[in-house]
Amino acid sequence: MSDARRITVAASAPYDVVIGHNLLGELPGLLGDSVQRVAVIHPRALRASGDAIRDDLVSAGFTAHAIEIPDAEEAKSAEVLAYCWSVLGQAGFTRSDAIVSIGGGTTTDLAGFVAATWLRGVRVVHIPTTLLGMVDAAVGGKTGINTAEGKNLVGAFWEPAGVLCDLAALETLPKNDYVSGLAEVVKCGFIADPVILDLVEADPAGSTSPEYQHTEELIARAIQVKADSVGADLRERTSSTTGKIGREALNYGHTLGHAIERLERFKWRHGAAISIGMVFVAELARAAGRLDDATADRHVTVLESLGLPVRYRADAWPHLQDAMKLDKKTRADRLRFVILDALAKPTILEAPDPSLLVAAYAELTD
Ligand SMILES: NC(=O)c1ccc[n+]([C@@H]2O[C@H](COP(=O)([O-])OP(=O)(O)OC[C@H]3O[C@@H](n4cnc5c(N)ncnc54)[C@H](O)[C@@H]3O)[C@@H](O)[C@H]2O)c1
Ligand SMILES: O=C(O)C(=O)C[C@@H](O)[C@H](O)[C@H](O)COP(=O)(O)O
Ligand SMILES: [Zn+2]
Repeated sequence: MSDARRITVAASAPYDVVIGHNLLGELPGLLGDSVQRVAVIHPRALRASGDAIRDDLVSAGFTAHAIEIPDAEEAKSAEVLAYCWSVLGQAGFTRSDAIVSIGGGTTTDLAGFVAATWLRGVRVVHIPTTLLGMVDAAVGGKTGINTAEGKNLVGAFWEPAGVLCDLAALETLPKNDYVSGLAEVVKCGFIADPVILDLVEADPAGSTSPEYQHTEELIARAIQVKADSVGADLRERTSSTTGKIGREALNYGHTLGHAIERLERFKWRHGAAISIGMVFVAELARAAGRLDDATADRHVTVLESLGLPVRYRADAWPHLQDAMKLDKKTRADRLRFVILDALAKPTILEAPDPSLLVAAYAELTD
């Protein structure tokens, strides 16, 4: 066993998120003795890594196949899903076989959904290679694809058997993608762990590099926020049943963020869209008299200091309103937003007056 940090997710079958270096030795153990065939799903950009893992698994006695999928959001489509199903079918995958994903959040979302749906569910292990994948997408069991109508509209909850976060992967990640992941890290700071904000604000420029002295701590803190939220409310049911916010807190900034992703035809990085989404809900909470000025202003300051976008086009508002109607938090015609009552005090604002939405959006436009 390597010298690495471990954060346990209290799922129905608890699993560890391992953070460290040279973690691949743990993969055969996570797959288990009953697995014979393994499909290694990887994006085009990580062909060499996908092939290397396949070869390691073959050396360890498994029958292993590499399945290459497109980079970024193009992977999260019904066509790519069907392609993966056909590869599994042709290779004779049974219920005792397994999927390994290696890639960013788009890969873990797609591969997780392949695992959830093949024969109604086979084992999956995620090896996230982006910051966003490590701190968010690979953890917690949300899997799925996009449709023309919106982001993540089709999916399933399907927990992994384990998550291996090898920090060396971050060294090859383009800056833009690293910064996109920081948006989810900052989100965890606002909703639950303000120390994250302090660490980022101590050196915003430094924070945009994996070499930053606090990178591992930022990753571990963000994963802990995710693990705690997921463990308390695995299937995102708490607020609809008790009125208290649970896992939905992790959707902070995502109502408008996902609408922007749809408007941009899924060409934007997820973190860039939710950065704007977080500024929007901060303005909404301020306009509703719920959030103090300093905390609302802090959103723009910290996100802008990382190079994330905080403004959007004024003429997009009617289209964004339409897209938000299909947000998964919406109930009937009632939009529901995650907002803050104070730093680290997330709550739900249900069916806000339209004038508040317009006022909040006006703060984002030129
Ligand atoms: N399931 C969840 O809980 C959850 C949480 C957050 C986000 N998401 C989803 O995650 C997705 C975004 O994930 P992402 O930001 O990781 O983007 P991504 O998966 O598109 O990866 C970004 C780009 O980097 C490439 N890449 C990946 N790892 C690399 C590496 N180590 N070196 C060089 N290139 C590499 C990829 O091929 C891709 O082109 C969105 O679809 C979002 O909806 C899901
Ligand atoms: O894990 C969750 O729960 C989240 O909401 C995490 C988000 O960062 C993530 O983008 C998630 O995929 C959004 O889920 P959705 O249910 O709004 O599609
Ligand atoms: Zn997200």
